Amino acid sequence: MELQNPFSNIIFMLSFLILLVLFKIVQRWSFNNSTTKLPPGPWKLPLIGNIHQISGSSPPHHLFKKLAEKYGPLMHLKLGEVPYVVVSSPEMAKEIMKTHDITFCDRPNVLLPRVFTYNARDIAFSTYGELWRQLRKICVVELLSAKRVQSFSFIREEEVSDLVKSISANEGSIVNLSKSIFSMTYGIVARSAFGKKNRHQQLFKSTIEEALGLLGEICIADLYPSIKILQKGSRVKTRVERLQGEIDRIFARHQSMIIETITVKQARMKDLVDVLLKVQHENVHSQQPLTDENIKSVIQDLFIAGSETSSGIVLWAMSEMIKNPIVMEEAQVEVRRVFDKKGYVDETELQQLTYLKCVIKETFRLHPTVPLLVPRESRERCEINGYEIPAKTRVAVNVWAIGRDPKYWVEAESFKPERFVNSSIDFKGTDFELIPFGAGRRMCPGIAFALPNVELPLAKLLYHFDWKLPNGMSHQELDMTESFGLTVGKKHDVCLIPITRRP
Ligand code: HEM
Repeated sequence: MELQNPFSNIIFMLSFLILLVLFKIVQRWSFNNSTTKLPPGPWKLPLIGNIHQISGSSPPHHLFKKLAEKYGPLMHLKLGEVPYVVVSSPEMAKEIMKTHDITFCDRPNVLLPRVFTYNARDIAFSTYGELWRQLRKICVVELLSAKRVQSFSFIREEEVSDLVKSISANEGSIVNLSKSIFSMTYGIVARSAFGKKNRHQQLFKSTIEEALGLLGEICIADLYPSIKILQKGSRVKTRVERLQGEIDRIFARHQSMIIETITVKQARMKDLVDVLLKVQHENVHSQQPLTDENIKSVIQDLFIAGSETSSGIVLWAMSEMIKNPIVMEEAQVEVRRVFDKKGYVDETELQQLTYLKCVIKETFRLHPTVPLLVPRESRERCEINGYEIPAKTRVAVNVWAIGRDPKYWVEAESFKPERFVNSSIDFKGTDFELIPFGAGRRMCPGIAFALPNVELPLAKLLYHFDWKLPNGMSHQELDMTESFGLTVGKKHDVCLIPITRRP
């Protein structure tokens, strides 16, 4: 009988294990190369994926644009554990937001917005489903309809006139337009939401401002969702929770005032909170009654989505006009021609300001205030251009890059409002080369509310004043650096000297 080498069993076992591991590697490799063909993208490092390529001093939409120039308009990235697709052409944007809109109409479950919106009980961050459908319908039909927006015109006119008065009072000296424009836009949203000015509004404003800063931060917990401890231990989360507590207290005080008013006056509709309370009252027996959390988070959405976005566009438009004095002059000539007979600017004739509308479109093209749109997430596996996009992939649409692509725009980096004269391109979500409000099911429902908040202040600023840069600065020297957060504005405040031309 032959004696067996005691190591032969071990050698056999080891060889078997090595073969098994090799087989698994080959199997995975061939699987990746046959059925799973992800869109191209830069090399990924273990654990961090592509984080190192997008962390730097430039804002993410700039870095994504550079990478897309190398890897194409449908680019795959991995940030930590999370798969991302970055879209950088009108054709690919159309695939995502039109052809496959139903697949990409979810929002990812991200930590800070979730905490701030009572576990995504709002419109902007809620997942696609019954709650979102109900809130979106209320928003479109009740809160932001053309009729409702029209009913707030007196608020806009008062707030913008107050702005003009305060600028006139400082004629000849430096005015910080950034501060004044933000506070005016905020005033319009606040009065539309809560009715008359009240003492809680200032508190609400500073809370929302702080929240906007925090919500724009990249949260490490969102890049490693499987490591639950990161979610629990996040310091930013604790700060957002504190802010949410403050907002709760403000609403509690405000709501008791509203409920009193409703019972006393038999609910004559005035402001957006009233409208939501009325819908809540009427839907009390429906399958999905509106909760107090829904009301609070919808109002927060309107503040967050409606204040910095619109004021940002006014400031970018003013800055571009300062940099391009011929454009400024043409816009002023138009506004003064239309309103000189009346002697003041109001909303009734804004439609006639066709050149100003081109200035605004051009501003949206070069400076979309939400440059990557609000992130979306795929609900199921999907194939685009022969590439596979697995379920639960986050999608960023780089509207900023699309607006500056020389393939679609002549002299893409120059501010030329004339390009829109006699052009049918609009930002209503059907021309995918210009989509600052997004497109498809998740498109911004606030356009009708936003536009007069941009057009009226611009028209009044151009009608009443000429504008000079301070300290002998030339218009080429005006700084155009971007800030980056939830929305993209100007990093440095716009400070100008007004000279009254029409008192
Ligand atoms: C210049 C002004 C504005 C810009 C550039 C803007 C842009 C956007 C963008 C890019 C989105 C995401 C769209 C997508 O995912 O495809 C969005 C969503 C949204 N916006 Fe606006 N917005 C503006 C003003 C407003 C205003 C004034 C309101 C309301 C008062 C508003 C309310 C909303 C809401 C509720 C959503 C979430 C929609 C959903 O997820 O279904 N926005 N906005």
